Amino acid sequence: MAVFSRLICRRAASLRSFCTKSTDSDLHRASSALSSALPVDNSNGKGRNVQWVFLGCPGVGKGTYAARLSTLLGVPHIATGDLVRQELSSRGPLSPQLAEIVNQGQLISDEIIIDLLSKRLENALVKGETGFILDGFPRTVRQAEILEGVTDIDLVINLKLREEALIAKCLGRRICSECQGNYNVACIDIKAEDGNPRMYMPPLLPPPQCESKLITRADDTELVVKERLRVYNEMSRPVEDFYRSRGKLMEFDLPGGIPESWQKLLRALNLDDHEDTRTAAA
Ligand SMILES: Nc1ncnc2c1ncn2[C@@H]1O[C@H](COP(=O)(O)OP(=O)(O)O)[C@@H](O)[C@H]1O
Repeated sequence: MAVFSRLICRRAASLRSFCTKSTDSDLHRASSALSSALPVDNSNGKGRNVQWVFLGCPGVGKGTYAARLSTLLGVPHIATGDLVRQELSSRGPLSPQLAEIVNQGQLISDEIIIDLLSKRLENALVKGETGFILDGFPRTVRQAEILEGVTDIDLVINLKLREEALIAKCLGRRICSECQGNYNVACIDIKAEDGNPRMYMPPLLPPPQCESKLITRADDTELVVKERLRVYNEMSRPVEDFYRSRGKLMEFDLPGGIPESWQKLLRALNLDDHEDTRTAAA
């Protein structure tokens, strides 16, 4: 009940600011809420589940690899973009303003995103989940500072892909409106050039039962994707430096499609996916 009333107070407060600017007191309140939504960690990172962050441009595949790692490691995959889309589809009082910001490719305020994240982490606490893989957060240096102030992030994986592939991947993205499965109809084949090897990424097609139910995200148009890339370079690139200077950043160049990239990522992380190896061998 106490958690619930705290949440209601926070939601009411979050109505105050929609744009990327928050006041210091709003942020202070949001960061306290984030802190109380996280488990107390006296173990200095030892003996608890992973607390990882995925960084990378729109379309790079953060969601795909974060979801796979989350299944492998048994920790929740928390994508702030998904939290924003859930808020939009709830058609609550925040929805119209949030839709406008998201559909223009801009970032929503640090305060609102931290509110949504705190709510999700509180759910995780209630469900007894430990650890997390964050995808899409932090996206500003301010968010990174707040997160660093309330918990210890073990590793930040910075996924990288050539820009022409990023745009094609965003434009090819499709979601099944029924099962929420993520697919991609783009077939990316970039010739070897300037010392870069050929890059081939086959489409990830939906099963027949999803084919007629595919939808495209409203912010996956060419104009908005280009704006999101610009916003990433301006607001989120500095987050890479933030973690690089703290020795937490692992750069990861995606070599191509999911099978080869996944195996390379597992090797880089010193992990083994027995399930995947069995499936590939079958
Ligand atoms: N950490 C964040 N800070 C501010 N806005 C966010 C954040 N995470 C998500 N959003 C909003 O949600 C939108 C969709 O996020 P996401 O699905 O992560 O997109 P992308 O495919 O660009 O990585 C973003 O363009 C932004 O408007």
